[in-house]
Amino acid sequence: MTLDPAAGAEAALRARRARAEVKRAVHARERTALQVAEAAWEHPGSAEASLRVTELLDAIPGIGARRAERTLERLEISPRKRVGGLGARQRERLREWLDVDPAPARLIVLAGPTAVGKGTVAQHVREHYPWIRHSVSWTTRAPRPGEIDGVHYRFVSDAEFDEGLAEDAFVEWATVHNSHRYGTPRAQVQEVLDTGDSVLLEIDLQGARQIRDSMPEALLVFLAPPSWEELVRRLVGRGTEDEAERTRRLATAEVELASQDEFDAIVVNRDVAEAAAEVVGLIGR
Ligand SMILES: Nc1ncnc2c1ncn2[C@@H]1O[C@H](COP(=O)(O)OP(=O)(O)OP(=O)(O)O)[C@@H](O)[C@H]1O
Ligand SMILES: Nc1nc2c(ncn2[C@@H]2O[C@H](COP(=O)(O)O)[C@@H](O)[C@H]2O)c(=O)[nH]1
Repeated sequence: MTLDPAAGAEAALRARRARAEVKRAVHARERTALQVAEAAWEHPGSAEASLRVTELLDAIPGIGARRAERTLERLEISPRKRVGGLGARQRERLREWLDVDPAPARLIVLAGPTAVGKGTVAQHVREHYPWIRHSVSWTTRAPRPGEIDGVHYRFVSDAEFDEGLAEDAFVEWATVHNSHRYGTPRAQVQEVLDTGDSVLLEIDLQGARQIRDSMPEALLVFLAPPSWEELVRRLVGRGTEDEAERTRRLATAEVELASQDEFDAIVVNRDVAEAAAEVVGLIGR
């Protein structure tokens, strides 16, 4: 067999150009990364198959190199692997991830009346959609039994909260239910968005409005109860507030329920897993 170096170089150039075209099409949203991966697995000799997985993920708009790197780690796929060279289990994991997750990083606001289940749904998202990050708010209220400082909230004194305000440390903050102050730390949210990950904020209506004004690209989701009676049942059933506090919270809830139209989407929390899947499904659509 005679080797023709010129022909070899030309073939390599053609292959490089074909790969660049695939990446361009993904970046321009003309093709989804999932379509490219499926084509790679169907046509082993194609440009799609010879693309490295890192190149495929990097081409997804808004994904960011660090998120791509972390995703491959989580999927247990070496960044050097070519898409066509993945094993069956790796293909399955990548297919599943590409099917739900290649959306660009977004700030997602989950708001809604007291006891509708924001915390419960957010916790479900934490456990089942680990690529979505969460911010830890500051609050001046006291911890409930079982709540851990730095995990559920950063529990601070009034003086510490005032210091945060003086330093412009919050992307939004509010006095909620006319009692305690709560705020979302700006640095934490920015840090997550810079890495290319989406971040979910579970905040009240006043905070959601501030985010809408300062970050119009955020996705505002209103979590609604199936009925008023069910909301009251959940609040009473949770058993963490006394009668006076429940009355205060239900008064705020009436105002919050009237604000639903200000949101990009309304998700009714009948079932926690379904509501969480619906929230996650809204990202990037
Ligand atoms: N889909 C659901 N069906 C039945 N109960 C639910 C559902 N979602 C949440 N709950 C229950 O409702 C109660 C209130 O939920 P949760 O504390 O998550 O509400 P919240 O919106 O975060 O409240 P708050 O704003 O007052 O902090 C909890 O006891 C929780 O277990
Ligand atoms: N505006 C903000 N609201 C927040 C923040 N963190 C939590 N919250 C909301 O406060 C109420 C009460 O919470 P609870 O834990 O005391 O029951 C609830 O509606 C939360 O969503 C925040 O950083 N900013």
